[in-house]
Amino acid sequence: MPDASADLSPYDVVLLGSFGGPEAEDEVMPFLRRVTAGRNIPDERLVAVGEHYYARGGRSPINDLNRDLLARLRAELDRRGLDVPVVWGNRNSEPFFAGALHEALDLGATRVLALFTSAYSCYSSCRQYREDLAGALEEVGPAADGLVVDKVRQYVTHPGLGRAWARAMVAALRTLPDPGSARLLYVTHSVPLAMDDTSGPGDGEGNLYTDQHLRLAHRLDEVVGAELGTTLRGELVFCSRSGPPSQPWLEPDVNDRIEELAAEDPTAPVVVVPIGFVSDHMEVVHDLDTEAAETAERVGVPFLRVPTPHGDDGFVEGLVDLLLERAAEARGEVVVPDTWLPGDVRPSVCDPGCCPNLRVARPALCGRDR
Ligand SMILES: CC1=C(CCC(=O)O)c2cc3nc(cc4[nH]c(cc5[nH]c(cc1n2)c(C)c5CCC(=O)O)c(CCC(=O)O)c4C)C(CCC(=O)O)=C3C
Ligand SMILES: [Fe+2]
Repeated sequence: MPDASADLSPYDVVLLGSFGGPEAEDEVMPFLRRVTAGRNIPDERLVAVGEHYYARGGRSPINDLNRDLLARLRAELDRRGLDVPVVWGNRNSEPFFAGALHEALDLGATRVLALFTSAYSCYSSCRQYREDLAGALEEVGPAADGLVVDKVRQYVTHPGLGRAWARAMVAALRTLPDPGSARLLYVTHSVPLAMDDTSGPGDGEGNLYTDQHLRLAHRLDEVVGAELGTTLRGELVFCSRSGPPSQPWLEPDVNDRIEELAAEDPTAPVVVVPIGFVSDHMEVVHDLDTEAAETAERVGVPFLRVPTPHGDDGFVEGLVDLLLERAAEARGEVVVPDTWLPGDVRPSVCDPGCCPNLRVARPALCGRDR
């Protein structure tokens, strides 16, 4: 049933933007070199991460997951009578952002609305996407003159995401004989401390990346605990640390924490909730389902990993709600952002200097400082 109030104008094309990943063995090293160019990542780390990909025939799950997300977004847009085309582009692998912008222009785009598969605020999760979009627009050249690209706000606070996590947690915890005995580890991607310290509006507050995760984690404790009739108190831990050993990154590592918890009580199950990720890409299937699961097995503690929101229809509905919210804002309507968490909701037009690039100044789209 088409929703009469559904209107994505002034946007004429939606761009699903993601990280990208290799799909064949010979794409692994070029992908890794692209991701780490100029970022001072030791060669040993690249070789080790390459092995995670080769163990799966050189194919990351991420692109197939995004093809699926694209189809599910299409179906949800159609259900609401929204016929706007959706194109897909990645930062680090085919189809690249520039190709997606070409495709949008061929479809007659004048104003594109970007939606990233990354819900949080920090340089890696937000500004780097905006910079790469600016680079892609530059690459397209004069054909893109006058093309406007906006983005949806970082959506960690949106109920579509939060409720999907809550549903998945309730279902997973109900499989345990005593859900209240679970040791909950909310997991996200580690980043350099300097990146977390500078994440946020750029007024010196910082630490928005960890703060957003902690707020979601506390809310999930409450909502899921209430649903199950128990008290939950999870903690935030990190995976996928990269960079040289001399550079401090967010800790504790999920594996170290599993070892400590097993030493405290080997009978209490460890339940891993990868709130930093919306789908089961390499960090989830390797760093958690393989590595962290092996750590748990080695120290003899029961291990459960909660599914990511990707497969949850409410999550996809929430993404379409976010597109509609952004379109209403662009039309100048008064918009009250739908939020599930106390505290700050990020603006859809980023602040000057927010989540800064600490290496080189690069132009970025979707911000007030464009
Ligand atoms: C915050 C964050 C997210 C979440 C936000 C988002 O989703 O964007 C994320 C996602 C992802 N990261 C991914 C892959 C990689 N990340 C790397 C390296 C790094 N990630 C960083 C941060 C993040 N990364 C950082 C600070 C580095 C160090 C280099 C640098 O400063 O930029 C490296 C290099 C090797 C290594 O050292 O691990 C790889 C291969 C994939 C694809 C997985 C697949 O193939 O399925 C995805 C979704
Ligand atoms: Fe990463």
